[in-house]
Amino acid sequence: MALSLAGGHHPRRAASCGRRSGQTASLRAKRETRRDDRAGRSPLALSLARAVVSDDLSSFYTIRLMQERIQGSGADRPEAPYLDRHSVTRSAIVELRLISGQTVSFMSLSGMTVALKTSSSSVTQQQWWHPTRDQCQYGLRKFRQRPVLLRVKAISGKLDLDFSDPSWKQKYQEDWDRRFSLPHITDIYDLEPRTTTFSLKKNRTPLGDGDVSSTDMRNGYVNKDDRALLKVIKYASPNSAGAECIDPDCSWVEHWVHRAGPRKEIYYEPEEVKAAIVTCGGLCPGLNDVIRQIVFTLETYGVKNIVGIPFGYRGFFEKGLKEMPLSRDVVENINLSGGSFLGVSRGGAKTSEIVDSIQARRIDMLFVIGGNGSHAGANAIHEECRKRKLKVSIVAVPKTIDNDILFMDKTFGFDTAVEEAQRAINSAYIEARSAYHGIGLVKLMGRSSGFIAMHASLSSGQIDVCLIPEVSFTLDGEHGVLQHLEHLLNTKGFCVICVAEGAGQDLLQKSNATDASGNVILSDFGVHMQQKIKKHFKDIGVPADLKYIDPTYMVRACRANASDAILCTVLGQNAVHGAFAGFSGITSGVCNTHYVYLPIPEVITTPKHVNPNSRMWHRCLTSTGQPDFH
Ligand SMILES: Nc1ncnc2c1ncn2[C@@H]1O[C@H](COP(=O)(O)OP(=O)(O)OP(=O)(O)O)[C@@H](O)[C@H]1O
Ligand SMILES: O=P(O)(O)OC[C@H]1O[C@](O)(CO)[C@@H](O)[C@@H]1O
Ligand SMILES: [Mg+2]
Repeated sequence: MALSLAGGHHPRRAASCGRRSGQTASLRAKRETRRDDRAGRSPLALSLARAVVSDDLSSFYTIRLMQERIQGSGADRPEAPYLDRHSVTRSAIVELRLISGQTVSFMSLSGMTVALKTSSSSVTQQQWWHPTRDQCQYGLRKFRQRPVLLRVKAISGKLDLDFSDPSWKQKYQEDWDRRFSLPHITDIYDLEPRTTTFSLKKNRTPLGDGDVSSTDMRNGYVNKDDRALLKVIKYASPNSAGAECIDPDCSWVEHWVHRAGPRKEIYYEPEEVKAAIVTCGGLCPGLNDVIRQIVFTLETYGVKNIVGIPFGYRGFFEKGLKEMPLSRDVVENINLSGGSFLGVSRGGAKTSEIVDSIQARRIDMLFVIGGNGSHAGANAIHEECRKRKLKVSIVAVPKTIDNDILFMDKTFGFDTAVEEAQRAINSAYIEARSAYHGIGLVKLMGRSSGFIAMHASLSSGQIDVCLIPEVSFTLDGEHGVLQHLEHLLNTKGFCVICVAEGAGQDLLQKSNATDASGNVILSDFGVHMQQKIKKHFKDIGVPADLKYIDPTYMVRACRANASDAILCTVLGQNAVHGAFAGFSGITSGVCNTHYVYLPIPEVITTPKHVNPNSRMWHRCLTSTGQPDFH
């Protein structure tokens, strides 16, 4: 159901925008400076813009453009009222075809400018043009015409690096910094920050008046320029285990990302904020811990209006689903049980309806706790809010027992899932060991990534064969898994196998069915394996006592363990700090042991997979002693 729009900004938000009028003089001064900047714009930016032009069109966006006619040039020039460096998300360059047939390419550069390249029948020579952010946002009103809808083709933002160019590293670094810069509400609003209301002072013995630096230390503020290093290994050769090299020499290139935590300056008035929390996708241990910490932290800032959206994105538009008021009292004990206090759901996400609902409910901050799909949804909501120029921060917290989110050391719930999974493995082991020719078979979750299976195999130490989606294998034949099981029964008398649900899909019939969110419904490899093992040993006339255990839902419905509870606490708190710092379209994670913020598009380009050349997979093979099944 589409909720009616309140029309533009709601009164409270309008009031905060109204601060802009008080800043007219400073704004005008800023605009003047930008105009000067434009006149003498950097040749580096220009050449970078040209260098990354490519024909590799990959995905589509629809963007509304305003056209304007620049006096004196005689050419139709496009103008994008809400475009900024983050509107084009992952794409470095976007090509637009205007209805008139004019072709426009624009590219987001580090900094605020968007480079536009125009060509049309009336302009024979292509030109790069760097409008200021204000022009991108507001346009030259005098010339503004009716908006036109355009199909936009996004071109892959991957840099085509020439390693013989001495400045390739600098270009790579600049591109990295651009990709990992965080969208901020000041990209679309000219707002001045205020001093934060986040203070832990009340909980501590004061160290003495006037000692500002020690007060800051006690509150743990993070400087906006703090960064964490994402990668710490310098691979000497591309043949090193798990090597991720950029150039053939495996040169050292630094990958910095934004450090998470409370800032001294914030962009929202806590008293005026309405914050909402939503949990989407499948269950995961720790969901309640994250909800609880978000509520606690919001209250520490002074937010009084906090609500939970029931049953995932569905709660935004499904009739009869009412938002749930949240407070410290309400969420105090929710971490004591698994599941989601708010409920979860798959499917049904219609971005524009969700944003209609956000507007109608006057939500200023939305915290989305979910996996890859929920993050894609959160980013779409963030972009739609920008198009509508809403001052709303959308901050995600990655949730998946599969641990398949890029860059993250681990996602919350994964550790607990592994711990629970190894309990199931232990039962399978005891059953198998206690039976004559016992075979234990355990199926674990992991749609496209085998992290749970690999880690549970490693932690239990009881697995003889671990099968994951990332590593292909054969079941039949001389080098197949079944032959190896025969060998294990002959030599040690029993065996235990662990399979990830996404393993061996190439050996099964594809169903083409999808769930409500569009995720492919996998064929059941656990059951297939069970049948194959039974048939094999029956056919060869060897007795085998197979016990099949499928603990998949037990593993994810439980309460978070100690390690995950701490991770949830930090991620939940950092999500709130990120929103108050004015970021939107970001996610909160732990990378290389440090807590960081990352722009959502970067973490969802693909699911993270087990690298078969990684040391961890090699350790798993060493532990199980399994051969290659080829
Ligand atoms: N590309 C997308 N754009 C917008 N919304 C999406 C997209 N993909 C999924 N969603 C929405 O996000 C929500 C959660 O997606 P999904 O069911 O895939 O779970 P998830 O967040 O990936 O978690 P899990 O790890 O449990 O699969 C659903 O409501 C779905 O409709
Ligand atoms: O049965 P559901 O709720 O669709 O969830 C199953 C999926 O959820 C996951 O646990 C991810 O959250 C996958 O491993 C699994 O395929
Ligand atoms: Mg998903």
